[in-house]
Amino acid sequence: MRPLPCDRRLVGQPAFRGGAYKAVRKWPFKLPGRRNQFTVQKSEFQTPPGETPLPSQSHQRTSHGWVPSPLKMKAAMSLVESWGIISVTEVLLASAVFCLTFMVIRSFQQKIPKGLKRLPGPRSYPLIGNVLELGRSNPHLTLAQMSQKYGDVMQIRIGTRPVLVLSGLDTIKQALVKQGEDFMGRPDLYSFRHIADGQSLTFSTDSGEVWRARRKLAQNALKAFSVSPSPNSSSICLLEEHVSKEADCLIKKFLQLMKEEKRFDPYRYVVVSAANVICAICFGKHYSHDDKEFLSIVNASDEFGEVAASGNLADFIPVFQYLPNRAMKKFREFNTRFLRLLQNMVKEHYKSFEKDNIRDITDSLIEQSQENKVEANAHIQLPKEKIVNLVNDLFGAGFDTVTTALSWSLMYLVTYPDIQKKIQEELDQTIGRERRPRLSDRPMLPYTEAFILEMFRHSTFLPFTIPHCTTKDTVLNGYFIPKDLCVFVNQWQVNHDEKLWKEPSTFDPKRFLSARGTEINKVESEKMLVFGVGKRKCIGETIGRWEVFLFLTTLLQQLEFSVPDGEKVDMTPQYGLTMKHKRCEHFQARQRFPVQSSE
Ligand code: HEM
Repeated sequence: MRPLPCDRRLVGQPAFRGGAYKAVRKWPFKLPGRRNQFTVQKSEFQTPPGETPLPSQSHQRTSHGWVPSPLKMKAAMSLVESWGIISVTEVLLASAVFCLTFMVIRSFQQKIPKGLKRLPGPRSYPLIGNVLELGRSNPHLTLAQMSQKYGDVMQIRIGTRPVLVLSGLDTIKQALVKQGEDFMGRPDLYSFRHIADGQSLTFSTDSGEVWRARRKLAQNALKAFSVSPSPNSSSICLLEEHVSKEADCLIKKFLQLMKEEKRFDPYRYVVVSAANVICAICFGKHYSHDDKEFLSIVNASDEFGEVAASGNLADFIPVFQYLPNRAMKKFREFNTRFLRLLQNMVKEHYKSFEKDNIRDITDSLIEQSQENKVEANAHIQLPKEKIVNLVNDLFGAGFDTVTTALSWSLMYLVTYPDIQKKIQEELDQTIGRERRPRLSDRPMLPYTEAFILEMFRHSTFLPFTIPHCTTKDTVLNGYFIPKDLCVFVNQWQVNHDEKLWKEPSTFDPKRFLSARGTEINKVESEKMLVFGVGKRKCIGETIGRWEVFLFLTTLLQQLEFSVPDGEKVDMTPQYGLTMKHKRCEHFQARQRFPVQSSE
């Protein structure tokens, strides 16, 4: 900050002394044609240690607190004038312009209908809004803190865009479930326009009839290819078959890495396994852990998450859309490459499509589109290119989330070895060593289930849902909320709310168990928010939960994970659409016993 010019005579003047304030003499310097002056830095007008700042006689009390009295102000103004820097007329003119601008801005502000309240929130700066307070590293924490001051419904500004921030489980359920239609839109964000050519089920602004029909198609296809019985194995459904196969490959890979390198970075391999499950469901395809093209797509998804996170400035300050933006360029390249890969795969499916042999989700979508099977919306067509976009949505949403859940689980397991041991004891007692875990084992493994719930709650690696948008003018908790307002739903705040959870920062799976510890406490588990709620709720929730359960139980039945003695893993989350932990390259796995599969 530049030092304030200050006449020697001002020091000691009551208007500047302000009672307990004192000015400190600094170096002298000369302004051309003016008297000797010396500078006083703003920060030097401090209350001397131990003293409370007191209003002096030179101040008077107003609705804005203590301000210099008009007489003293006049004296100070004439001094300012005597420096020849600005005249009183100029000061008055500047004040008039300021007041006029302020009044014009106020007149553009939304009129609030009678009886309703204006949204509360922090003051924001022109152009940048509240970006400085929010920061880029932990906006979910800052907003959780702000909600303590402004409440569950508040408005901030990111750049030039006003954003409604929702916190508190009851308020979020009221908005997204009870008033679901009003809050189900997606905002028109610059980065979202680049996903799937703006045709994404998840990110496009469409929330009308076409979106509803496509969501139904995707749900039908997911159900068919996760729950339907597996024709070739004893698994109860195709999902179980695919996950068991992938988990076995992962175990082999970890053991091979232990033999060759004595340590490994689990994320690098978990991501391929999770991507392979969704690939099998979508295209009936499997890739090896070393397939270069597959790896490049899978790894580029991290950058997707970073840009798609609500921190992309171009989404909120339009001028950034026209400036060079490296992250955005990579994001666009990734989307184009990903879409091209999917287009090729869908083309292959069209070539070999047989009505009587539906092999995977892509086939199911082709069949549904040809037969117009979306009952309630039979008139809505699903052309070929839209099928690619739907597969894109399922593939993208389906592997990054599951990978992140699994890698956080492994981090918690090595950080809390006692918890890992307890899960393994439960697995040994319930399943034993002779067979693989199955989905039907879930009710018999309450501690394992409680661990997964606590991993979701404690990490809340999706701190916000995907941004929503209001579809019409509405009212929430007595506040007027205009149409087309971007909405952030703070899931992290709910999962760490002291009103809902005892010691929320402690990692303790037992909080999700009934008093006897023999089953999951339903009331507690329903408070946890990680898949969103209401009309935009995740359509892969069942698949996601099942995958995490099957991967973890299969891995933990056979392997014990650790890090070398004395080493700790870094659990600091790195902000993104899905928050990741720092990669850890010194994981170790020890085989507990060889499983003789009876299947
Ligand atoms: C642990 C795993 C998962 C988590 C934590 C998760 C979480 C979420 C969240 C928070 C949303 C946004 C909800 C909102 O905007 O209000 C979402 C949307 C979505 N998820 Fe998931 N998800 C997971 C797995 C999956 C899987 C496996 C699939 C598909 C195979 C999937 C497909 C989708 C789709 C298509 C949407 C967009 C729905 C819409 O906009 O209408 N998710 N998910």
